Amino acid sequence: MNEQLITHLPRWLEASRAHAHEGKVAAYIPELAKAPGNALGISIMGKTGETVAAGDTSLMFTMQSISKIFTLMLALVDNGEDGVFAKVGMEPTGDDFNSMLKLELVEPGKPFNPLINAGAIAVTSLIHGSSPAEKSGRVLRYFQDIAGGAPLAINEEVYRSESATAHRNRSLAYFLKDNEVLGEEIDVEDVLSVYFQHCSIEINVEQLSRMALVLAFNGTDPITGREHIPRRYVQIAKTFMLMCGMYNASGEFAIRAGIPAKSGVSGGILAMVPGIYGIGVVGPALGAKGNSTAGVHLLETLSGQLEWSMM
Ligand SMILES: NC(=O)CC[C@H](N)C(=O)O
Repeated sequence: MNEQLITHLPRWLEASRAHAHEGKVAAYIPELAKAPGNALGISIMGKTGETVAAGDTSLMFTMQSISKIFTLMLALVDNGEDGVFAKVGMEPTGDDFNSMLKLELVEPGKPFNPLINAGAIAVTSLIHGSSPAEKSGRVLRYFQDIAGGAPLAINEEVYRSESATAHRNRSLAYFLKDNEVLGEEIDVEDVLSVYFQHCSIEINVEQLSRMALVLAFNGTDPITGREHIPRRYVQIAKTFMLMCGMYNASGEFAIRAGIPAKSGVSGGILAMVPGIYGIGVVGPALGAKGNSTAGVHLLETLSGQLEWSMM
């Protein structure tokens, strides 16, 4: 583990924590509003499992949009590239993550990419299983294996809270149905329940850094040597992360930090230094574009200090 990182991480983290007050905890899912706005935690894991961590590392949070990366890879395993990209595009939008704006623009109903909500809902509909419960079970086990094997669980309060208030996501999903991106055989509410459940999988920064480590090593967990995800699918996921992992702030993050990352509205960020580190961050206060203000500041600081940019 890098000496500079071990020495300075606690200080860098506290300096970044000062940026939490620039953001606000998400409240459109009422249950998320209970998270501590001033929290900031990070775990950075190297290839033998050595970890350096700082801040609020025991805070549990839901994966929210971070889950979209892993459901994309599971859908790719289930359907192949042609099957997935028949339903969802490969382009960033520059719009908010829950925007409807471009859904009608190019190919009606086909979401621009799998990381905006409409695209992620389309991807979730492709996950194999004979019932919503079986699909959610497969997703949970997949995430759990990649996170190192310890049991993960769905936060039922967050799931119910999102499901009860998801008017926007419901309207996106019915629009997809109307345009046959969700096919005849697909029940919209079933797809939404699987989607809300994978968004509600609860995790901590250490588990998140292990998931990121598997991506940093192209789908094979360097600690166990076990291949979890085909390399090609990790390549696709990392490319999307770089292009649109931080919503419509992805360009700015690519310029400032230059590493693949995916954020969620709970304030979590999964990031990686390819071939070196898996990183999990949480800082529930979000900026205007839906990313953790303190978390982004910390990743940009680390990238600047340690020259992590891939560019
Ligand atoms: N940006 C996010 O993290 C969004 C995920 C959230 N579950 C939603 O669909 O609104």
